Amino acid sequence: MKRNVVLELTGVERHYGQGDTLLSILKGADFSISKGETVALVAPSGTGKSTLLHVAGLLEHPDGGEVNINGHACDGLSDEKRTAIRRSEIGFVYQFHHLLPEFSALENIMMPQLIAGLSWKEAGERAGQLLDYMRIGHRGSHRPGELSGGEQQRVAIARAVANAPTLLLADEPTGNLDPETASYVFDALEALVRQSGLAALIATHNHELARRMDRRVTISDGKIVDF
Ligand SMILES: Nc1ncnc2c1ncn2[C@@H]1O[C@H](COP(=O)(O)OP(=O)(O)OP(=O)(O)O)[C@@H](O)[C@H]1O
Repeated sequence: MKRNVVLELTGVERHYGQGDTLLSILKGADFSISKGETVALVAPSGTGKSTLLHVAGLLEHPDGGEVNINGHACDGLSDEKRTAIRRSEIGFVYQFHHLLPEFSALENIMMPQLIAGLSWKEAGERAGQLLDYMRIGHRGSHRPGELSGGEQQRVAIARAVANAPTLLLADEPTGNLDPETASYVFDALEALVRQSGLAALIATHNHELARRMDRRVTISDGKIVDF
């Protein structure tokens, strides 16, 4: 494995259905991303962006090939070990924020850290720093329903990195926002990623945002290719 490689996919296959209805989405996909590298995943709807992110994020098993995260070959591992790697190494951001509506912004960001065993004080301090970094420190006590779409998404991004993961996987993180807010939220996401040295794989339909990443890849006939 190359030095500093955070995520490496080798010959990954993913199929849905069977027989006449078999749909091959990933057909021997190879991909790797190193520490500090940002990669945009730009591909037409239905080509397998979410599938790729789910397999890379250990949410789904590949039907063939290997997924390696920070030197761990993940496919033969128990579900418990996969969950442990997912919690410690991977942060997810989705198109919709999926924040817990009954908890404040601060508490939402604290949650993964509390699950990881940090004290209330430690989790609160880190969550507060992240809120400040995302320029919403004054909104910490507000519930998601009291925040704008852009603020909600900034909380979701802060939550994704709360446990200091090494890999950020984002599926259309600004897809639900108007262009101006999307640009603002993307600025915050990019600054956070670059400041923390994360490897980030970000699926987006927005070519302007994609151009700001170090590399751009697409999915073509079930394989991952740079463009
Ligand atoms: N669990 C499943 N069972 C059957 N087919 C599925 C399943 N999940 C995804 N698919 C199919 O696999 C293909 C790829 O889906 P995926 O969600 O990865 O695409 P995508 O590129 O992320 O699309 P979009 O940009 O519209 O979100 C689609 O044709 C989808 O219908």
